[in-house]
Amino acid sequence: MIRELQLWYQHQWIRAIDVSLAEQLQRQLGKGNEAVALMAGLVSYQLGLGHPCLDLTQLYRDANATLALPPDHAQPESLEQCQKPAQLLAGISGLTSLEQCQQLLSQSAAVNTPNSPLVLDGTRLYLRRYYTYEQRIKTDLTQRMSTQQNVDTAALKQVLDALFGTQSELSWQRNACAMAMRSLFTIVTGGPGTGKTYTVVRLLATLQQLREQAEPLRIRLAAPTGKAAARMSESIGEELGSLPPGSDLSKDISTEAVTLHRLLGTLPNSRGFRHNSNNPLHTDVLIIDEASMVDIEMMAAVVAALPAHARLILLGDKDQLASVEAGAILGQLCDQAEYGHYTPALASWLNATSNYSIPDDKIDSSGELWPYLQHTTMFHESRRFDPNKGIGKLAHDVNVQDTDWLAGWLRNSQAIAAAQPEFDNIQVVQTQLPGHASIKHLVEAGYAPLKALIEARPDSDDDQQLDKWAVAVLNQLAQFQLLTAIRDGDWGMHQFNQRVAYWLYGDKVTEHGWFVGRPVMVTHNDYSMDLRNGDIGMVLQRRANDPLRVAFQTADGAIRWILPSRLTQVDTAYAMTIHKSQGSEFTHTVMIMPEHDVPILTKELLYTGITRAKERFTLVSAQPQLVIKAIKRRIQRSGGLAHG
Ligand SMILES: Nc1ncnc2c1ncn2[C@@H]1O[C@H](COP(=O)(O)OP(=O)(O)OP(=O)(O)O)[C@@H](O)[C@H]1O
Repeated sequence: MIRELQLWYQHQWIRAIDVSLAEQLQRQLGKGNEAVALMAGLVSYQLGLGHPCLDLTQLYRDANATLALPPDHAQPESLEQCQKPAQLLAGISGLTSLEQCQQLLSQSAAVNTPNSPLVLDGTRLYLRRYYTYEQRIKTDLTQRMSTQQNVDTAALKQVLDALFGTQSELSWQRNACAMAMRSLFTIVTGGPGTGKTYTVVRLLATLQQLREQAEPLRIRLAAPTGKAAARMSESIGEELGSLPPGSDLSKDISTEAVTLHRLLGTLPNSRGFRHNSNNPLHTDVLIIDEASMVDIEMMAAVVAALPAHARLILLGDKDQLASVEAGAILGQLCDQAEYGHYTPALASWLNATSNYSIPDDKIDSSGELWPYLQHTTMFHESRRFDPNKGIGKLAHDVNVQDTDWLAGWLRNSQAIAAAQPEFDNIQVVQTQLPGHASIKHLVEAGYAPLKALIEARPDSDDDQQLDKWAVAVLNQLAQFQLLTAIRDGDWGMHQFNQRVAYWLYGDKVTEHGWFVGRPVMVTHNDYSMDLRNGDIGMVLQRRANDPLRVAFQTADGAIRWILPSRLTQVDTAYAMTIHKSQGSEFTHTVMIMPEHDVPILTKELLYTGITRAKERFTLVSAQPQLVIKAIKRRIQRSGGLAHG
């Protein structure tokens, strides 16, 4: 059966590391243990798909779907030569049913023995390292949730009245602030523009005002990527201006956000961090934005490094794609956030801190409430997008998988926009050819202001002026962005990047790939250059005859000019994958669908792509109706955080 894994690997169905893990375990355990070794290979393979464990219940319900095998890129000959997972399991004694499999695993020396490589928890099979991460997160969050804080409700009400007003309508934003005072763990989730930043600034102001110590609380802001950290700094900075005038509430709230890697302090050649349980962070409050992108390993490192007395507040959109690495932490923790039910005790406490009463239909006295719910607030109402107009309507319908209006829009977006101006900022471009003139025109028009700005280089020796120009170019770059669902193939990121470079710069696109006007995205953390995976730069020439350099903007707004030869791992960034676009927003976002339906097209992927658009959204597709199929497909992520 290990031979079957090797065959899967030869046909690129699974990764080399999955096979070697199985082989290694088989060597260790000796003959007769192939079935356990095979399961270890499958757990490793699942990790590569982003699942921290292999859910055996799901596996035995539908093995092929659970493992997403054969993969969508499977060659026809591989389909003839390889067994599908369901066939494979059915043919191995000890693995033909869930019960048999559980029994086999529970009797193995490789499972649930001290330091064994595998851990079986109920019907979830883990590699020990990931089980340890998950347990660390669960234990830590449970501890923080149960650490009740002393709060003077009358004083809290007064502070919240000053921040939110004294009106008697229910405010989920106010509830979120109040709830965050009660314990050391809080989640605020909601789509774009639902007021997460607005709320968190008020939450911080409340914490500072009600603190017991004389010194201001030490607050740290962090996000998974440099881009997201820069946006967090910017939006918190802007939102501070909306605090009640005349107050000095903003003075103790820092706007400096850093990446989680920087917060914890990366160590060369190590998975560990400078800050850990032996050297905790010096902070009283940690806010993590874009928490949907945090993977299980990073979250385990964060909770280990966070002192026991500190508050952890997660912000993010639970409906977005999860991290590429294993995890889906926010998605799991927010499993039931839609319902927003409170225990009677929490409801009456919230009533005491406000001028309204929590409605009865939000109170649940069953005693079986999901623990995280009492620490989670979900915002449904976007302040930026009207759910009945343009981008807001599209994002909403995709998210709730409602295809009624969508099907008509996909067929004829132009007629809808002509009849209803509220839909003229969203459009569909349908074409069978990825190089069609309609796409070329869209791209040329979208990038025309950027091209013009690059050509308008100041004729100056003044470095400051050149830096200002580079800032303007990088800002302009965020005005228009192509997003693809896939990396390879005619409709994938790489081919679009080549096509766009040629459309915009023709023969100037040199063979070695570096030319003025080429945007690049860093694809791996490069600590020696202080660049992070996802950082975006632009190739520019500061003066005639100067060598080309890539301009990157640092979190504090300064420009760094880096020689292309120092950048080893970058992709052109006219087009980027939707996965890579998480945490960024673009004024006009163009989402390019693959020609045919592929399993990667899911509701979460399309929702993430659409919600990157700030003002205008264009869908480019050979078959727009694929969207209907895609949004019926949801990402299933396994994991034990949602289980007791
Ligand atoms: N209760 C409110 N009253 C007035 N304005 C509000 C309120 N809540 C939010 N806003 C405004 O709505 C806009 C969007 O809010 P905010 O930026 O906080 O949303 P967000 O959820 O953080 O969005 P994103 O996820 O895109 O960062 C901001 O201009 C904010 O000032």
